[in-house]
Amino acid sequence: AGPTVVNTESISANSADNWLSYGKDYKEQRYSELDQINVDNVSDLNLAWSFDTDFNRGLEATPVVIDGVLYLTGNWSVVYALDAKSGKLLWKYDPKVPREWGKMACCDVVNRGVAAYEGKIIFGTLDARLIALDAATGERIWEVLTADTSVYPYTITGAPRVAKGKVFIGNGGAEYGVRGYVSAYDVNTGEQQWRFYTVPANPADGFENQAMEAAAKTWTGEWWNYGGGGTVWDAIVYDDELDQLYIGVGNGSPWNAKVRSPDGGDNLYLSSIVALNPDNGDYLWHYQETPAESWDYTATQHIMLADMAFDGQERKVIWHAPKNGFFFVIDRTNGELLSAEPYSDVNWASHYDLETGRPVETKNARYLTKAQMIRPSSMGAHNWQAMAYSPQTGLVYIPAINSLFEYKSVKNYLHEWGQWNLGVYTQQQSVSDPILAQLLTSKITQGALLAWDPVKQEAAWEVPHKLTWNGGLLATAGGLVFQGAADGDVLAFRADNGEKLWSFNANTGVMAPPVTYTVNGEQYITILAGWGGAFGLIAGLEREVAPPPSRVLTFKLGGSALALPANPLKKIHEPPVRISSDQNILEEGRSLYYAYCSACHGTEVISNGAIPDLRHLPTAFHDNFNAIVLDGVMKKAGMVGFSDVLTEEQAFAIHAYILEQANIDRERRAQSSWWVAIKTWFFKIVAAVLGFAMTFV
Ligand SMILES: O=C(O)c1cc(C(=O)O)c2c(n1)C(=O)C(=O)c1cc(C(=O)O)[nH]c1-2
Ligand SMILES: [Ca+2]
Repeated sequence: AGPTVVNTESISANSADNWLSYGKDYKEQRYSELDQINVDNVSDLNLAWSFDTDFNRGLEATPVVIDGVLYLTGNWSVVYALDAKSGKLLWKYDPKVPREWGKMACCDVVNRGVAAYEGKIIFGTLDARLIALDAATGERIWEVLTADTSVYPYTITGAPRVAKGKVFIGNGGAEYGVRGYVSAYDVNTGEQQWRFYTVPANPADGFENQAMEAAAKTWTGEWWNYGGGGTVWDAIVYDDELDQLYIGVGNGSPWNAKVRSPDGGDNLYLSSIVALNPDNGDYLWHYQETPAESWDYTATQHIMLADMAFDGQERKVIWHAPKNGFFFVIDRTNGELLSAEPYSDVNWASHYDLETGRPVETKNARYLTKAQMIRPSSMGAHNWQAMAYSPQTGLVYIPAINSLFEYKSVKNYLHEWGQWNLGVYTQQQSVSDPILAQLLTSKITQGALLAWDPVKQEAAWEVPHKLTWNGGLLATAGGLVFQGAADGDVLAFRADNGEKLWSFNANTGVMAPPVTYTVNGEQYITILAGWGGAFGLIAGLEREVAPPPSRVLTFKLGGSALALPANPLKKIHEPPVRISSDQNILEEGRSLYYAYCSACHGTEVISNGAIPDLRHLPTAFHDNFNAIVLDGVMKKAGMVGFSDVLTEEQAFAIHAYILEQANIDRERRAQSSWWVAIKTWFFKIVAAVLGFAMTFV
């Protein structure tokens, strides 16, 4: 056979030897017919090669594989083309994203991958450009700016999709205040073909189309001043049977519906799946999963297409496990809700009314008068980590999360350009001891590999993981399911019962979904290993070693590459003494830290190690605190200044809080080891009791 041409027909045909598009084929089932690696021999699977990327932040990409070449994206939207057999770098393209823009990404400087079409490799950049490269050489063919980033701080982290000569791309930014949309571009020229906004603008300026006019009736107040949200930051799926394009629409901006749309309304098309005509972007139908979304419950999660029997009838359906914790079966011919059942612990809604298609909310879901503990958290019961489906078992595999979050309305909402604008406090109740805090986090948020039966709408089995934020999935005809885990293990399970058959330690948390393909008839598995993303940044985990470079790992039967090198111990600088013991100042510092710093530098000032841990920086950082934090002298390294939103007094309060945490950490490290051991045992019991109590929330 000659070289593979990637186009609508070949993506539909879905050859087992290649991995031609993000979700493998247009159904995005992430199932491979390859069975050389199978339940009987997977114990012989070993590393064939590894490739270090240039950075150590989170990796989320699904590589596209064409005739033995891997095309993938790393941090800062850098594209790599690698020989799939040897791991040799064929070319690299760096779009030179300004590091200052990293701050506009809510959830790390990540990218979920490229699209391939007729000799081109197309990808989005963090600063909202769409670029097409020559697949053979990595030379740029065209580049367009997909968003006016001077109006709203847009970012792109998602992989584009291609069909019928068009590239489809959305963007992110609904934590900051943007107006979401998806656009189509000509794959040969980069010329814009159409754009569909997901939320209406100010009605006084007129409507782009009837869908916007209809949507505007479901909003109140002056939402356009805040953008409204509804970003299409992940799932965009072309249905080659029905010739429709489905987009998963994100959360409201700000999160708090009461701030955004004070007199109520469903706020279409937030948290909805919307079907569009791929040729012109015309609205076809929608189904809103979370009306008046108020918890960052995006519907952007993986949209999987399937055919299934429902009530004795063959139906074309969408399977969807969005953040809100319910597994949806939706008729994809018209958007009718067929079924919705909880796949995780949920307390914001009791069930869905199938007559109306609407959730029945619980009385405390809306945190109107006081703070409420809500399940799932803003992290979702499932996030961007891809699911997989095996026709052998009939099961959908979900990288599931069980978690809760305390939602509390901000007192006086103030919209600040380029900052997180949630209308909800991000800080949670403080736990005085860092050991207890870490133990509690692991008790109240958990991750699992969940095998879900979409026909019975119930769990078939579940394998708990050690940590919360685990990787996307791959199912194969070898009877296997592959997954990377937050603790660094790459794992293979039996697809029928979840028995663990194989594991490999990657020395860093793994989030990206694996792919499989052949080169010269031999089957390979590739997965990207690099810790970060939303939870990977926010939930700092104390670790003694520095994070390694984020890597591409490729496995084959009998692979013989050396094990990965151990990482160097982390250098810890002793902090200067505290600068304040005034409880009011420390409280203010904590609250400001959570508003402006924690999304990158981590909860309780514990970072993930790839972003500087502010407790362990050299004295020069503390001596130049205002120059860095207010004036932005380190902006070229990604640390922008905050003088537009913080006063010197406020910066002092943040500094005081950081030094408080740094000195608590120093004192803890100075404690004798037997005392720490006793305390840890005691806290384990406390955490277990509190964790158990929390399961009743
Ligand atoms: O509302 C948005 O525009 C938006 C964008 C993104 C993104 O682009 O990565 C995420 C989210 N929201 C989000 O809510 C979320 O949980 C999330 C996790 C991640 C990640 O890469 O780990 N991105 C995003
Ligand atoms: Ca969001």
